[in-house]
Amino acid sequence: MRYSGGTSGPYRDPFSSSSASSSPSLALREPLLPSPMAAPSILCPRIPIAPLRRPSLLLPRSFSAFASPVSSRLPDEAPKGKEFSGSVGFLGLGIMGSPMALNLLKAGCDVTVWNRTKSKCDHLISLGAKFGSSPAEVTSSCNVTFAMLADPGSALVVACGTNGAAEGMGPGKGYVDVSTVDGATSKLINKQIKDTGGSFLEAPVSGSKKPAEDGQLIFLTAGDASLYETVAPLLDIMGKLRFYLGDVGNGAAMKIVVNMIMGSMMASFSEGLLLSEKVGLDPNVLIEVVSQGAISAPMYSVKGPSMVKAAYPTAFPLKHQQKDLRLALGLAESVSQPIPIAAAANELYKVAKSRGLSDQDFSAVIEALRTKMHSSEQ
Ligand SMILES: NC(=O)C1=CN([C@@H]2O[C@H](COP(=O)(O)OP(=O)(O)OC[C@H]3O[C@@H](n4cnc5c(N)ncnc54)[C@H](OP(=O)(O)O)[C@@H]3O)[C@@H](O)[C@H]2O)C=CC1
Ligand SMILES: O=CC(=O)O
Repeated sequence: MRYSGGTSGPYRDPFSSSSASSSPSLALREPLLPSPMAAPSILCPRIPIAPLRRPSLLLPRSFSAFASPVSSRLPDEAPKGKEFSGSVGFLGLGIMGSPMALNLLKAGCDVTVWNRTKSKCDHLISLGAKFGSSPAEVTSSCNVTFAMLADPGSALVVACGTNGAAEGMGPGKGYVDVSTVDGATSKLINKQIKDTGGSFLEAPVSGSKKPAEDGQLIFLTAGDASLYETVAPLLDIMGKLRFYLGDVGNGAAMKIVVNMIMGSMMASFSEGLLLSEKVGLDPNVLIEVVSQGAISAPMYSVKGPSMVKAAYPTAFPLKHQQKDLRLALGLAESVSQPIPIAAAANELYKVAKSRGLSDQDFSAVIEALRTKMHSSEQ
């Protein structure tokens, strides 16, 4: 594993939130005939309103001590400052996809968007984005296409279904899936894209709604090294850091491990808040104590106060956090690694989902415990 390029600015809190369909059906396709693209050589100039141009940050050499043995291909550091020439597609305009596509647009890129629920494209179209009526139409008209979908099922159907992205791919084109999915799904998409002669990069992101708005995401990429270099300027518009981790599957695995840790941290924090309250302490003081010490994490100080008020404005939907824990359990199972803490946390998120909290922020997991504590009192 090697850190490859990237830019950075002052740390910003990732957790605060500011603030008719044309869906392909899942029918995996045989390899498609290559469809060479017309590559308009359009520079993607940066315009002043973009929140960009951060000083570059190179991690210290010692960082490579964490290099993973699975990392095989190490691309040259993508040149900084090099602009991307070409058109950019964006599939999936949810909480994350909308601000990511908006940042590309603000930076002057030629952007074509598609979303299953078409109305979510309207704002970007009003700001100058083009509209593609299907994922295939977007990929056939763009040099590179990003996809930010909910889960493995939607990532697969959008990439490989009827009228899916693969149908518009061909030699010289790139497909970058930034959704959080498991490695097996990513490898399936990689194969479908590669069979068309196109290139594939998985690039899930760490960071939530606010970092997406601020262009402060962290990309965990793996796959085609030359595509990584090609899209590096675009990643730098949307993010502050990027890692290249080698073969397809490694980016997915890294993202799943990170979110496994996050899901357990939030579950444990929820227990702490409720226990402090039960024994007569002020949970707001607990948040302050935690925030000042060695276990401090931005997530606690940002989400804690609203959790105390039982408010969960959605930045990272709870259903997606539970999906990530489910994927972590699958990943751990594949290598016979016990993850009992994450398994217990997963149960809690499942309870929260069953209480109708799927679309709330994942901090609403505390409600599952509140209910448990109330029922044990009866
Ligand atoms: N929110 C966050 O803080 C972060 C999320 N992520 C990950 O990013 C991904 C997207 O998250 P987020 O934007 O929050 O999620 P949202 O739920 O806001 O958006 C999901 C997107 O997927 C689309 N979609 C869902 N099902 C289908 C389908 N069957 N066919 C076509 N499109 C579909 C939705 O379309 P439609 O509008 O029609 O429903 C929407 O565009 C997830 O994998 C998540 O785990 C990663 C980092 C942070
Ligand atoms: O996937 C969620 C995040 O905050 O990162």
